[in-house]
Amino acid sequence: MKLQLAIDLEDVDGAIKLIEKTKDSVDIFEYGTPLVINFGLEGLKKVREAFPDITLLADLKIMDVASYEVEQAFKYGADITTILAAAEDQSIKDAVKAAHDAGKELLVDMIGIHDLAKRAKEVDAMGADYIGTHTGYDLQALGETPFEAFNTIKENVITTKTAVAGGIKVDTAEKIIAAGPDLLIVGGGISTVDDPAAAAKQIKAMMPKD
Ligand SMILES: O=C(CO)[C@H](O)[C@H](O)COP(=O)(O)O
Repeated sequence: MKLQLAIDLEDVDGAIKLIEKTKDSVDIFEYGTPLVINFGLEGLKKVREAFPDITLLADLKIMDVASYEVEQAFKYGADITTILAAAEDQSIKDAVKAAHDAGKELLVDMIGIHDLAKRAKEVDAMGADYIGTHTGYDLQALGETPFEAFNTIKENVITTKTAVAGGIKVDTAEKIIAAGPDLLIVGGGISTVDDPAAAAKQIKAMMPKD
């Protein structure tokens, strides 16, 4: 099981400082969608230049023009990028091909999907590396969590690795780790606490080794 730190609420220098603090416990660093919007792929490039050896996911949440956007993420330094499960099947298939042609990986984000079982089965047949359960900030604000959705998605996926995100914190990590995701994504639960290094270390210590 891998730990991904989603960096959403920082500027590029803040992201670099957060990576520096947490890199002993984190497997994958996410250059989050707000950073993509605020600082573009040039910001991603700066993070890559600062840390040539980390695994970096660019959370582009692609919806269309899939091959091109996937290629751009990799050109600017990502190892993994994301497309929405709500995109057309053709876009997801194009994104998978573009990622694998580049020797990189793709995560399909299930945010906003209501028939989770049906779409999980469909996405599972498209060859992506990860399928991500995701309760976004706007539903977290209404008290929603990703736990139940994760179980539904996991039950309907055979070959694709599973990821889960959405408000996971030190005190809720154990419950979701027990459900067995391949990739646990934590943002604010690490980045907004007083001691991000300690939070990352605590969560990593709860996880089974790969
Ligand atoms: O993609 C995202 C928001 O759309 C976040 O990166 C993801 O939800 C993880 O962050 P948090 O743990 O703070 O919810």
